[in-house]
Amino acid sequence: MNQSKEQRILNFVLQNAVRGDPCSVLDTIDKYCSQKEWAMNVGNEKGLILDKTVEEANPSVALELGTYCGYSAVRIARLLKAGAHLLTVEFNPEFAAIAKQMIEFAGVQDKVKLLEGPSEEIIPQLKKKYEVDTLDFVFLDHWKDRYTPDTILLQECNLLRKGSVLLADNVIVPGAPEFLNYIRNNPHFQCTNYPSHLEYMKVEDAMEKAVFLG
Ligand SMILES: Nc1ncnc2c1ncn2CCCCCNC(=O)c1cc(-c2ccc(F)cc2)cc(O)c1O
Ligand SMILES: [Mg+2]
Repeated sequence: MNQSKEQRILNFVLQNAVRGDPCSVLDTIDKYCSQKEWAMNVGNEKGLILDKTVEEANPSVALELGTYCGYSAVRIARLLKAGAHLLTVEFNPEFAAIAKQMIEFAGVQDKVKLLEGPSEEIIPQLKKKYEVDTLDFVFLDHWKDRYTPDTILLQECNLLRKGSVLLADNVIVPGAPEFLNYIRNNPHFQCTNYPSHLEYMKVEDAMEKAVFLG
């Protein structure tokens, strides 16, 4: 049975990156996906915006929606302080299996908890089942039409606190127009747009940061 693209990306990392070195894993994925096969990792240009936002938030508890191959989970986890952790949610079991191996190879498995399932099922379980009080940082990178309902669900589940930082990928391509309309017209959020480019392409994209005001 021929391999999936995601399996080929993982194999390239296992054969070319340095075990236990998150930066080497990120660089190797970016090399493969810019030179061999495009894939929907956040990439290095938007990745720098993600880095700065995570560093500024300095989260104790972070949530990622849409793990894919684990590129942004490794990217976020490498910046977390001692004792902090990332919960990352992946819907697709094949992607989750790849991401688990990617996260372990990078050596950040002690900071990352990979949860398999649809975001709308996992989010309501975060407090009781996963012992979350509130989330300091949320990276939205899953189905673009889930950004708004899941942001509403996070509020309904009392998972946001004054100062919680949301960062959304792909608000231009593939686009999340309904989310932008919702979040920019919501008085409980302070929004900032970060123009960039689609990963590995010369296509315009952007990220949107939204700080919850309580
Ligand atoms: N826990 C959960 N709950 C719900 N859905 C869940 C989930 N976990 C995963 N998914 C399912 C998300 C599937 C991947 C989402 N990301 C995307 O769809 C995505 C697409 C592009 C793209 C751009 C230009 C193109 F020409 C083609 C594709 C770029 C990106 O950076 C993207 O993040
Ligand atoms: Mg994305």
